[in-house]
Amino acid sequence: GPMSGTMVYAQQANADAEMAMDIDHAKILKDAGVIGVFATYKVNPDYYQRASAERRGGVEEVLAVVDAHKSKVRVDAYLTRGLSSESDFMLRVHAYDLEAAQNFMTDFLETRFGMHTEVTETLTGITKPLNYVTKEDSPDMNAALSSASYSDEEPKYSIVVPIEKDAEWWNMSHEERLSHMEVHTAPTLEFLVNVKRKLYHSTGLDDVDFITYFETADLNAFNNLAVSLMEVPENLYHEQWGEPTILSTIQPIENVVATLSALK
Ligand code: HEM
Repeated sequence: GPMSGTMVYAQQANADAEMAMDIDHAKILKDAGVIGVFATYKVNPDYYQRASAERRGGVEEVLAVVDAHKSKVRVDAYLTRGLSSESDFMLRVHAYDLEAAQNFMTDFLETRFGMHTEVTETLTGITKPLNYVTKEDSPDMNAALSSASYSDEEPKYSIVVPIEKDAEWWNMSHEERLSHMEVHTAPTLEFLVNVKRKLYHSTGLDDVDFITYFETADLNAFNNLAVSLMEVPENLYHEQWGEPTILSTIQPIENVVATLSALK
């Protein structure tokens, strides 16, 4: 329902306080109201004509920029080289306000590494509390969601899947969509142990409705999970699934930049 004026005021006060303080890099991954910007990049071939000392300087400048923005921005890095024709790496940037994320992106592109890259894709979304499978509206499914948690080895891989739903979906009642989302959730529960997931809402902010983000050590499990979601009726309302699907290895940013600087 509509929020009371006091609640809106309290939320704004919270958001302002969060922006003023140094961000907590663990908490920002769990909070609602966080902006996530995903960007993929291709390294220009001319970069490899540069002296190795200059490429080494490029790596140092990238680390310095990440450090300079760390009070406002969390940056995660992913290597896509060899797995995508469109890109060599991806950055996922979290901030409580979009401007802070953009300031980081701008400084990154000015480094001696960034200036030799092209941005090939960007996706922006915001995190929210659950819309459907809540304690109130779907108590059993909500409980099932917290009954299992990730227990496999440290995830090595990430998969990003942008998703757009059609007008028919958005014109259904909330109750109809809730029942679809319960049918979505049922076959996915068994994968909670080997797939970590995160959802970003993008309607109106980007050309898609959702950015879905996954981490796993088990690509076979992820493939089975995706097949199980192809088989539910919700899939009839997908206008876009992937395109691109971005598969990568999760790596510290210094590894990603050093590898792409031919220094490893
Ligand atoms: C461990 C596996 C997964 C689990 C447990 C899971 C569970 C859920 C749940 C509970 C929701 C509803 C959130 C809410 O109440 O607002 C949801 C939404 C969603 N999931 Fe999944 N999911 C999984 C995997 C996937 C995969 C593989 C995809 C697609 C690649 C996907 C795409 C989505 C999308 C797009 C939504 C938002 C739908 C909407 O609001 O219309 N999920 N998921």
